[in-house]
Amino acid sequence: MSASPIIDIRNLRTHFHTEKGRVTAVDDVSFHVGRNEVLGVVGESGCGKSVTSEAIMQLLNPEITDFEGEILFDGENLLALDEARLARIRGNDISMIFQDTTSSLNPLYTVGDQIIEALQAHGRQSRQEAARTALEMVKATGIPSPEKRLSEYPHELSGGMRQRIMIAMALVCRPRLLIADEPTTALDVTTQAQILDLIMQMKAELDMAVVFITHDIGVVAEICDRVAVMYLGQVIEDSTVESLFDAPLHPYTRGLMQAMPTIESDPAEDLYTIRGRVPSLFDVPTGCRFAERCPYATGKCRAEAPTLEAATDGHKVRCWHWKAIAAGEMTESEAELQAG
Ligand SMILES: Nc1ncnc2c1ncn2[C@@H]1O[C@H](COP(=O)(O)OP(=O)(O)OP(=O)(O)O)[C@@H](O)[C@H]1O
Repeated sequence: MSASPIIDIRNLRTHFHTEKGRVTAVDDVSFHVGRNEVLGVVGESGCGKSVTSEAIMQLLNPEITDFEGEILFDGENLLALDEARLARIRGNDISMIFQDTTSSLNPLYTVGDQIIEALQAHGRQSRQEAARTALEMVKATGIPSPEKRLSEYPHELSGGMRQRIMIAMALVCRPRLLIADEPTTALDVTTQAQILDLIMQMKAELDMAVVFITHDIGVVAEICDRVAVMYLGQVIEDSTVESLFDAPLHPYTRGLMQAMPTIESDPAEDLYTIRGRVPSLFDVPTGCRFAERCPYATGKCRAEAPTLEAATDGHKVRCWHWKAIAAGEMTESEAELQAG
């Protein structure tokens, strides 16, 4: 990684004021992404992946949201900027793509008009120049008959094509950071692979960094350089992809990997699932947040919250027993005995 990261999140906390009281959806999250790097943020539904990315983009309703910490984008704290400055950064320097294209594409305008509009909102191009750039960008996404597509409305396109158009729109201003929030989840396997290829190709062409949010740890292995695994609002493991797949240290990460289908998986057999459910934000456990689902949990885990500690160079983990588990000194049954 280069010396200064493009984005450096430091001790981010995101609180929501709800009718039932205050909840902390993101609780002391720190990670950074180097220029040109692809960081995967992975975890089950509700662990705070989207809230983290919406905090970076400052898309959360300020009337019900409070932040603590810092989100440094190229050294500038996004949490301290006024709306005018943020509006310039969004789309221009940081862009986001989502699973659901309906939130990005307006059904009432042609695809071409929308890409031209995105360009003109941020640059000083004439309409003619913007139209040329839009066409180049759509061509770059590999859509067949790009000229024809530009004159079509979103509903005239397939899901995969809409996703390509959303990517073209997000990247047309050549941002330095792309946040991709589950962009392939709703697509069939073949289209999914094509969209991942496209994101990686665009990343190389535009020389940008990517934060790739997913619940699918298999996707992380394919495209990411580093990965932050989140659980109930916290990062519980942070590592290079090689180190994570060589030796996952947190029992939750090990569970996610066991639950991942492989080529050898027999579709007739049920895949492994992590027992239990993610606790509610209104009922965050006192000790380790994963303890009640963890096969290795002991009394200490239920009583005291572990911190994120450096296990090896560049590999951090939030678990009291990672060393004993990694060394094979602690089996699941022993943990049950110790707990008992
Ligand atoms: N506006 C809000 N008010 C209260 N709680 C919220 C709000 N937005 C999100 N949350 C809560 O914050 C937690 C984290 O949500 P988030 O959407 O970031 O999870 P996620 O990991 O992205 O899950 P998914 O994969 O389902 O999108 C959830 O418990 C969610 O209910």
